Amino acid sequence: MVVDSNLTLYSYWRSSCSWRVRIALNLKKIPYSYHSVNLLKGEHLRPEFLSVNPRSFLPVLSLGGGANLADSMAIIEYIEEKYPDSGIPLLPKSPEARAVVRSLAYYVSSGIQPLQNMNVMKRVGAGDSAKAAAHNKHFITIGFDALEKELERSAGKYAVGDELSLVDVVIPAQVYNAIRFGVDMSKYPTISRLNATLEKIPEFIAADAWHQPDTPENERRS
Ligand SMILES: O=C(O)/C=C\C(=O)CC(=O)CC(=O)O
Repeated sequence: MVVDSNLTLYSYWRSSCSWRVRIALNLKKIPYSYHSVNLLKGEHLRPEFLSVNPRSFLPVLSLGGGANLADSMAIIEYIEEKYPDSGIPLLPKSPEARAVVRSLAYYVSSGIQPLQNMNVMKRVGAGDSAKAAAHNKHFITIGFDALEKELERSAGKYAVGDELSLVDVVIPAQVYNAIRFGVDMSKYPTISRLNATLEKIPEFIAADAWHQPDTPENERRS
């Protein structure tokens, strides 16, 4: 199935929520245009972007014609519902299996990532970047302690069994942030093993932080 879409993704190379949407779009084989919003330059707080998303957060998926979706998990579930036959399914079929996948994926997207988001970091650190980084390390560690135990039980080749799912979509960016903020990843062999598998998959590589149009030159990978 070839999807003809008119989608624009407002994104920033290492925004973890943008990263997960990029993975999902690639796995679903949905083409999109990339509109970069530089968080470090505060472009998300400028009127041009606030008129697109009053929440000021990335990502936003613009559907064309003025409709903008502004929550990464809602965007991914929209793509899944809109294009069920394109690419791979991101949710399993049975309601029980779907709930398992959602509960693990939402644990990362709602239970870990928001606690270490840039706005929280700024408020907690109040100008002290080491303090902000320690805050992030603390909450990602607590989150990963539990996630590791859950994934020990659920994982096969991928996070839940042997098929890729929404859980795999949310893992790479959270691991990136864990490493960025000094979390000891040796405590998490299952998360690390899954991430090592995922980072070799072409759709994940094309979505990762190091291969985006706005990735800084010194961060780019071939
Ligand atoms: O330092 C920067 O480059 C600015 C922003 C980010 O990385 C994104 C975040 O902090 C939140 C997140 O994606 O989890």
